[in-house]
Amino acid sequence: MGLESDLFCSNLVRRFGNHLAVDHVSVDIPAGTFFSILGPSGCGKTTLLRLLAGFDRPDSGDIHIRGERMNRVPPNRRPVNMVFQHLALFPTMTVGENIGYGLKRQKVPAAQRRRRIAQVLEQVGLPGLEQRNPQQLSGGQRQRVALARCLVLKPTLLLLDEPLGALDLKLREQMKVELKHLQKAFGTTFVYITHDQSEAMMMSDRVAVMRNGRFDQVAPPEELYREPATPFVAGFVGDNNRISGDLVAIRDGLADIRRPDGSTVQGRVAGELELGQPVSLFVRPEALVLTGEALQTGFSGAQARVKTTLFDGANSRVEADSLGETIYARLPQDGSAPRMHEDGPIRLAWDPQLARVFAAEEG
Ligand SMILES: Nc1ncnc2c1ncn2[C@@H]1O[C@H](COP(=O)(O)OP(=O)(O)OP(=O)(O)O)[C@@H](O)[C@H]1O
Repeated sequence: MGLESDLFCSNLVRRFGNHLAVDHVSVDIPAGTFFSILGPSGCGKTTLLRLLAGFDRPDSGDIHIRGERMNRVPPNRRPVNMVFQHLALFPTMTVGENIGYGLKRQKVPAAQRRRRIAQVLEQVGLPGLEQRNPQQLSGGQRQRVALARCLVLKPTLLLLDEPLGALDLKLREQMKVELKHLQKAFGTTFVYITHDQSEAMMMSDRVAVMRNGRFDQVAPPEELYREPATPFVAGFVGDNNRISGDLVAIRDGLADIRRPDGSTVQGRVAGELELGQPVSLFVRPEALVLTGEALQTGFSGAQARVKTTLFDGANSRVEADSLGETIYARLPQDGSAPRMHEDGPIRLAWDPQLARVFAAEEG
């Protein structure tokens, strides 16, 4: 356990019948971290969060919060608060009463309550709104009141269960940035669960990618993006293309892969590989260069057919087909892309150092 550890879990297990919903999860989260748990539906995120909050008990393993073992501590005695997707502000109470509710239960005197409510409203950018009703606020403002209601209690950990899930797209984009700023301003450790990789990547200091009850990788967002530890992480975090084939050679850390038509492509070896085995090469859309014909020295390339172009300003892409595999490439808007028409041939090239090769997985 690190000295400044706010949350330390070792070998946490939660079973439902034969199913391991949380499968030997260990993690050490330093104080002040924005930590996200990212994974597809059903991977065990909510189950894990409920163990941390104390709503549920692990079958084995330990939970320590700031050095204290929590396994037998009931939820209301843990230094933890939780924000849910459906905010559940009390509709008949004012904003001030909503925020003061927990303080009142802790028997904080009225004058001190008023001061702390005013202070936290100021901190979340809603000064002076104590007397409003929650119905008189916008969705984003209600979200900030819900956060203020937790943060005013100064928890060691704030657990957030997909809190942006119910908001419309534009507000969600805005709240991502706000949440990140608020977390830094308060310095509270956030444990945030989501299935939305862009939320996790944009806000977090560290992200755990969860699958089937386990953490595949725990790393800062950039590292997940650049050095995925598993093919699942490579496919789940950020847009990625997958090209399949058999491994025919490894030289200087680069793998040669033979595709079904006999052509070969190259990428950097990213896992344990054996010659002859089926492998997947992952290469990101922005690493692909569209070329007319000649390849740059040292580049790898694949022949493809244009399916369609998808214009979206700076994020414009071309969708292509290469031996039945769909590949997306960034489409530069500076006039450097070759002319292309639907069903026309195109050559996709990349620096093999930017591609990652893993043993093929099912699915
Ligand atoms: N009380 C329970 N009894 C039996 N099985 C459960 C129970 N709670 C969860 N599960 C199972 O455990 C697995 C993990 O569920 P969990 O709700 O933690 O996933 P999740 O990652 O939060 O998914 P989502 O993003 O859809 O909320 C699922 O297969 C789920 O069906």
